[in-house]
Amino acid sequence: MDDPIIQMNSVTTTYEGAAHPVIHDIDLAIGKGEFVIVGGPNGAGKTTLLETIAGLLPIISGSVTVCGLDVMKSGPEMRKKLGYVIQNFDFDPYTPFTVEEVLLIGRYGLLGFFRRPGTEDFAAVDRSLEQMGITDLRKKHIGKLSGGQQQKVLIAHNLTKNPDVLLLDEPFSNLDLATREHVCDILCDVADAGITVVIVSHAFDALPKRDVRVVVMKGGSVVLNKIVPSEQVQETVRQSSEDSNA
Ligand SMILES: Nc1ncnc2c1ncn2[C@@H]1O[C@H](COP(=O)(O)OP(=O)(O)OP(=O)(O)O)[C@@H](O)[C@H]1O
Repeated sequence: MDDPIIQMNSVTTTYEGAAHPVIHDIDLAIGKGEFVIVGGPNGAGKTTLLETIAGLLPIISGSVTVCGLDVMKSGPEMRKKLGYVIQNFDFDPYTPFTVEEVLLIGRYGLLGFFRRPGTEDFAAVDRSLEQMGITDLRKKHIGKLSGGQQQKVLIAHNLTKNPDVLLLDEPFSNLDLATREHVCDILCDVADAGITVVIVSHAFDALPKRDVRVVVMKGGSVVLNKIVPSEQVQETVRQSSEDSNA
């Protein structure tokens, strides 16, 4: 692939104190504006793959670049180009931030901590709220929202950064089927706009409205990596996860 936005070459990573590497020898190239589903059974290494791309884990061997930046050498610069929606994040009911404030915090990396938000920052917040269909939640306290609403706010928070790459770990886990379809449509639009979207989902059941790169993991390795048309995505994820369980 010419000029991939995410490039992994023979990557092996581990967690501190873990007896063995958790993902092994991963080669992966993902292009600008691709929509990627990473599937596979529990414990396969999907979250570890995202954390490795985000530069959060020590790489034992190999190399990872995002937007041409080595994630180990240029972590802070690289992370300005990256949005990361982590798995199962649950806000305390008394978290003292409104939705608007949570989204503005998404701009702080760009603002610098001491600059007051300006028109452009509020415009980015407006856009993200609108994109996620949650403009009505703007003044609500984040901790008082439902799990699904909080999930949408976290995606919106990451979109306000205008990232080049958006990583999402099980973003559908708190959502009912209609909302999963809706969020999947939004994320397809995000990818169509040129942002590379990588979603970890162990039971992906929405219907994306575009071609998708399906990556299936098992035991820390990639066992399938191919681009499939929309209507084959669910079956491909299910089938290869089952095959790899056999
Ligand atoms: N912080 C950690 N320290 C040590 N080992 C870990 C840590 N986090 C995960 N692991 C191990 O790494 C392996 C892969 O875990 P990972 O969370 O990447 O899998 P997953 O495919 O995302 O699973 P799930 O679908 O259950 O979220 C598992 O064997 C797990 O026990």
